[in-house]
Amino acid sequence: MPSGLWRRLQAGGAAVLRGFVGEGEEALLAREVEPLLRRRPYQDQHWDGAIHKYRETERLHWSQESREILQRVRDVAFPPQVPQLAQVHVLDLDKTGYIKPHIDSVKFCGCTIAGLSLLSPSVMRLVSEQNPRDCLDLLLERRSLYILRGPARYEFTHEILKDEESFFDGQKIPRERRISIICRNLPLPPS
Ligand SMILES: O=C(O)CCC(=O)C(=O)O
Ligand SMILES: [Fe+2]
Repeated sequence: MPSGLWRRLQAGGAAVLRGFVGEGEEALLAREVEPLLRRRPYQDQHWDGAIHKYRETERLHWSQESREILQRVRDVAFPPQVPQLAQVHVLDLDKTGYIKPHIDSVKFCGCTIAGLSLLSPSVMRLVSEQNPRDCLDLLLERRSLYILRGPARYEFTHEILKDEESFFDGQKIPRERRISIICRNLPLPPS
C-alpha cells in the first residue's frame, strides 16, 4: 500500500501490522468467542444500518492467554494517557456480511480504534469525507492488526467490502466468515 495518501495516514498514526497474532493465537481467540457468538443468529442489519449479516458481543473477562494478546494490542495501538474501554468488541461477519462506510461515533469512541482480523482476509476501504476522490483500500490479512487514528479515524469513513467487491490490487480477496476483535479508547472529556 505504497501510496502518498497511505503515507499521510500512517504519519497520522494509522497502521496495518501483518501477522500480529500467530495461528495458535488466532485459534485460541476464535475458540474463546465462539460460544458467545453461536447463541445468536446473524442479524441482517445493524441499528445504524452500517453492518450487514453480523453478530456481535462485548467481552470484559478473558482467559489469561487472551488477555496477554489483547494487552499486546493495547500496548502498540494506544497512547498511554487516554483511558481505554475495558469492554472489547467482538464482531462476527458472515461470509456474505459487510460493513458500509461510516465513522465511529466521536461521542462513544476516542482517538484510536484497533482491530484484529481473524479467520478471513478482507478489504477495508477508507474514503475522505471532504474529498471522496481521496480513497484507499487496505488489505486486512488474517491475523493482522489495523490501527485507525488521526485523519484515518476522523476524516475518512471506513468500510469492509462484501465478497463480490472484495478485490485488492486487481486480485480477488475471497471473503469467508470473519471475526474482528476491536479495542477502542474513550473520548477525552472537553477541557
Ligand atoms: O470489523 C471491523 O474490523 C470493523 C468494525 C467497525 O467498523 C465498527 O464496529 O465500527
Ligand atoms: Fe467502525
